Formats: sequence, structure tokens, C-alpha cells
Amino acid sequence: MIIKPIVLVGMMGSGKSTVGKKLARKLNLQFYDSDKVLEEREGLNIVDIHEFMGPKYFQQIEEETIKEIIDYGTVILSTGGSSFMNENIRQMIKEKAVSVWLDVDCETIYERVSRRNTRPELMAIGNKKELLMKMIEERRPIFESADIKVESALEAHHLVETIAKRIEKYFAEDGSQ
Ligand SMILES: Nc1ncnc2c1ncn2[C@@H]1O[C@H](COP(=O)(O)OP(=O)(O)OP(=O)(O)O)[C@@H](O)[C@H]1O
Ligand SMILES: O=C(O)C1=C[C@@H](O)[C@@H](O)[C@H](O)C1
Ligand SMILES: [Mg+2]
Repeated sequence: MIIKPIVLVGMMGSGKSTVGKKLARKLNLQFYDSDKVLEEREGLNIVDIHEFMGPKYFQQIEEETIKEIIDYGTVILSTGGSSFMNENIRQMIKEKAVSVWLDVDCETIYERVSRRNTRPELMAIGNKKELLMKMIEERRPIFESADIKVESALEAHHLVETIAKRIEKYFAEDGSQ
């Protein structure tokens, strides 16, 4: 039985939003995507929130919003790519939720994110692949602390099945602690 919120973490393009939505449908739980909630509340997309309000403001409202959603209880929450890097958010997730890290290789991420232009962190001039590799290198050790790691660039439907099984196992073994 799922007794805590399930929080998907991982790099931009790892599939948190795509997989989270499908996972929520499979588990019959409410789905939230913190980036989407912020865009709706601010009436601006992620790039414009950063441009007009600044990255500090983004981090502040992201922290407040994730706290609010986690307090809803057993929901599926897909976070932003940098949410888990915020120590306050990470601590909150550790205390109240189960984190699932979608660990996807750099090539796959690059291929996915280069198809869109919706993330301010990748809009800087320069080599996007190098930028991504550096970001992955910095963030990996932090993502490693997630409760569940799913190593995969599997097709989304299979990924959902795998994650659902891992969550079930997690709660059966030590999730009630
Ligand atoms: N398992 C998958 N197989 C193939 N393509 C996928 C898979 N998961 C996601 N994608 C595709 O990769 C792109 C990025 O996925 P998504 O937006 O879900 O990532 P994200 O982790 O939420 O990224 P961000 O942190 O930037 O919000 C989308 O175009 C999506 O369709
Ligand atoms: O990886 C990142 O640094 C980010 C990813 C997005 O989901 C957004 O939350 C924001 O653009 C930050
Ligand atoms: Mg997303």
C-alpha cells in the first residue's frame, strides 16, 4: 500500500513529467508537476519566470509549491530538474515522501532536450552537450541519495511498470518506517 507521496526526481529530459502522469494513472493517484503548477500560478512559462522574476524567485516559489503538494498526502509529484538540488526540498522529500530517480544517460537526455527550447538553463550560448554533461556530473551524487533508482531509457510504458513494482517492493520492505 502506498502511504506517502511519490516524488520523481532527475535531470531535465529524464522523463519525470511524461512518466509521472502515466504512473499516476496506473496507480489511480492525483498527479502534480511542479513546473506546470508554477507556470499556471504565475501565468508565465518557466523561461519567462526566470527572465522576469529571476532564478531566486523561481527557487523560492518552487520550494513553497513542492511543500504544499507533498502535504496533500499520497500523490505523484514530478519535480523540476533542479528541485532535488535544493537542500530544503531534499530534506522535505526525505522526511515525508519516497523519491524515485530517473537515471538516464547524457546522450538520451541531449537528444530529448535539444528538440525543445523550454529550459532557461540550456539557453546560454555555447556547447549544449558540454553544459549538460557538466550538469549531470554535478547533480549525479545528489540524485544518488534518492530512495529508488530506476536506471533506464526504457519506453515510458515499461518504465511505469518497473517503477510501480519498485514502489510496491519499497513499501513492503521498509516504507512503513
Ligand atoms: N521513456 C521515454 N522514452 C522516450 N521518450 C521519452 C521518455 N520519457 C520522456 N520522453 C520524451 O522526452 C522529452 C522530455 O520528457 P519530460 O518532459 O517528461 O522530461 P522531464 O524530466 O519532465 O524534464 P524537465 O525537468 O525539463 O521538466 C519529452 O519529449 C518526452 O516525450
Ligand atoms: O534542470 C534544471 O535546472 C531545471 C529544469 C526544469 O524542470 C525547471 O524546473 C527549471 O528550468 C530548472
Ligand atoms: Mg518536467
